[in-house]
Amino acid sequence: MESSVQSAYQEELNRLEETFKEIDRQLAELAKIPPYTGHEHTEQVLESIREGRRRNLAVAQSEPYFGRLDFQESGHHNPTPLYIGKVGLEKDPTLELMVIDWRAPVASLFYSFTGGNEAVTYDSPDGMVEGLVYLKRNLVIRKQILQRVVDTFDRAGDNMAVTDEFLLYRLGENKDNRLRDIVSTIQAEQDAIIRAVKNSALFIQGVAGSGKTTVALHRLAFLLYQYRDQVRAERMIIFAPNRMFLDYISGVLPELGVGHIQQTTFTDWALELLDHEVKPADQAQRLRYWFQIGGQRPTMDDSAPGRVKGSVGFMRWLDRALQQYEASAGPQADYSPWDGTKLPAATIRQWYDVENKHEPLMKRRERVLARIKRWQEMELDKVWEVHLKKEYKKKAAQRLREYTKQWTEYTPFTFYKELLGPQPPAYLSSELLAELSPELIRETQALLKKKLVQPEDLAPLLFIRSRFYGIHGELTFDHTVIDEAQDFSPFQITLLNMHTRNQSFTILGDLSQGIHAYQGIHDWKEFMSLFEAEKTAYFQLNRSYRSTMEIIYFANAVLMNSAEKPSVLAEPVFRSGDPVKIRQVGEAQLAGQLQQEMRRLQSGEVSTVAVLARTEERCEQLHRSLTAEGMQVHLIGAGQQHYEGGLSIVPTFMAKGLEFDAVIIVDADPDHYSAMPQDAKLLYVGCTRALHSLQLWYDGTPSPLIASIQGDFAVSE
Ligand SMILES: Nc1ncnc2c1ncn2[C@@H]1O[C@H](COP(=O)(O)OP(=O)(O)OP(=O)(O)O)[C@@H](O)[C@H]1O
Repeated sequence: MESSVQSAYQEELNRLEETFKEIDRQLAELAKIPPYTGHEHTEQVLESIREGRRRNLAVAQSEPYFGRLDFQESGHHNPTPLYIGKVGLEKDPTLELMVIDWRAPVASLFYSFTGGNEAVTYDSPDGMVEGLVYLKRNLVIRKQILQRVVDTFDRAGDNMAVTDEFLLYRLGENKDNRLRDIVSTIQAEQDAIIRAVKNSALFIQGVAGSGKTTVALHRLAFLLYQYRDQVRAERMIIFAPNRMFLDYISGVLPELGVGHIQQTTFTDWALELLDHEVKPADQAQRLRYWFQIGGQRPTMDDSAPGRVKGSVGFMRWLDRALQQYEASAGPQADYSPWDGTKLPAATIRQWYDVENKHEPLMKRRERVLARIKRWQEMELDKVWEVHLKKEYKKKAAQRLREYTKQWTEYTPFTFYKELLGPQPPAYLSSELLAELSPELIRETQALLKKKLVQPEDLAPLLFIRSRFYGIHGELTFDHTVIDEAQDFSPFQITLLNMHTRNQSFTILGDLSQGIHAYQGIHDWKEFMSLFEAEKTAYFQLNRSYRSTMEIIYFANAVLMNSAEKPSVLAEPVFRSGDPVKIRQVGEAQLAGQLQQEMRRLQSGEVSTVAVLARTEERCEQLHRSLTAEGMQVHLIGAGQQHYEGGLSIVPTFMAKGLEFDAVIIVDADPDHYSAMPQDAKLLYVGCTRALHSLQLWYDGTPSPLIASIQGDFAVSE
């Protein structure tokens, strides 16, 4: 056995040496050609191909591949070793494939194969290919050194796929301040999502830590490879919940050799499209309102403004209001540029209602007014007397100005403001107006007066924008990714669908983490019903890779202790760590104990530690106490742009999407975390941020969500 391991290692060393020689040879060849900087098109194309090769070879130079699969295609006599890497490598000049790009069809076998003697298949451009797998091997190469050779399947051996030792080794590593690529350990259920066809709306419901974000980013890299003739990186977009989260995930795509993909938040994207005519209302205040504690807290039901304005019902309401505006838009009277000459109102309406019917509303206005102007010029041409012509011209210019004024040129904001204003516009029927609650209208008015909007006003404004100006090609996407989609509204999704070609979406989230229930959805059906059913696919990821078994069991128990039981619970991978610690710590000792514990954790192997508190004020207070003691701790607030790693204090609602080696949740008492579903979801989000170590501290009595948790995975101190 020992000798077979040694011979495998030696075999891989030889192969690696051969690969490095080829890479060096190709780099040396490329170095002989000076970079082309001229204007000749063909030369420029050749130079960009060489540039791409140089980049790929540079990636391959330190870690050329991470896996090997010996595959015997049906009809062939011997298995062929296929080496899988982040980028492909062809031997020059024979074009023999030395390394296969992980996104290539045959590489899918490396991910989908989980053991067994049966024939396997993969989908190639020429149809299904069938064959047998003889060997599946993971290889760790770091900085050109072969560090590990782990066989996860050997047909000649005991035929059993061993537990994924390699995956556990990767999961056990500590994290810095960035999310990383997972090309070497993509799991079969994740691979199916990554390689799903482009033109469908893919929904991924995944438990915390199941790799949703990571998988979506790998999917983008796959789509760019597989559909290179149909999609462009600049035309792909990722919507994430906030700037800090975007910063946190920003390393993955470059690691996968992908650049130029747009990455934004819905708010930033919308404000840009609205030419920054409006500003977002204070978001910290909004979060403070929804995440407050105590008896005064608001209920997050369907009457919340975010749920109302985010609904398809509100979109239809707006649509009807726009139709009423359309029917009455434009002056209804004849136009007379000077006495004795007139353009009948019926002709103007004919231009508006029939000839320009398919133009967006403001474009139609522009077109009709331009046509009136042209008509007027033609009428003027008919006047021969010079002084009369001069007089008419002056008069006509003035009358056209007056006529134009009667036809208001709206922006999306001025239209919305008038529509929901204190004096409703004349075109709006009283029946339609009565469908909205007066309170909702009042609240909106108060903000619009100051040119401020809430996030739920943005989709309506963009909807109006699309009716006014249309959606031009440069504003459409080849593919759209929406992360933390459970916090989006059906209206937002419909709007993004209007901007996305061929319904090509990756929409991911977790209903158990739906802490923004005052705006988000309660069931994926709310979104799925918005798409063509035959071009929609639903995936569920139940395995959680981030946290230890103990943390996952504990977090599941938190959800189970809430008034609303989850339909799915996370399944951990078999990675065991310390039990979750529940500790009583009095307020007077809190800062001192935190300081001591954070120092203890940092002196070990841990590199990122977070203290999670329920509100921003509490975080600020703890931050003051800890910095007064000379500790270097980052305070993360609602407007945070970057995630620095190290020690952080974070409001739990801001920690969504992030992960830390160790997490301490403070104030785990009934006031801060009651048994209400939204508190359980919040605490669940907090618990599932931890990779290796989790503690919950309380003063007085523990929260009902954790009080009864017992078992091997939790200890009370
Ligand atoms: N196949 C895998 N191999 C190695 N690590 C993985 C794998 N899948 C996921 N992970 C790791 O699990 C962690 C969670 O991944 P990610 O943040 O993408 O999950 P998520 O489902 O978006 O989580 P959440 O909803 O809790 O924010 C990351 O550290 C990621 O690297």
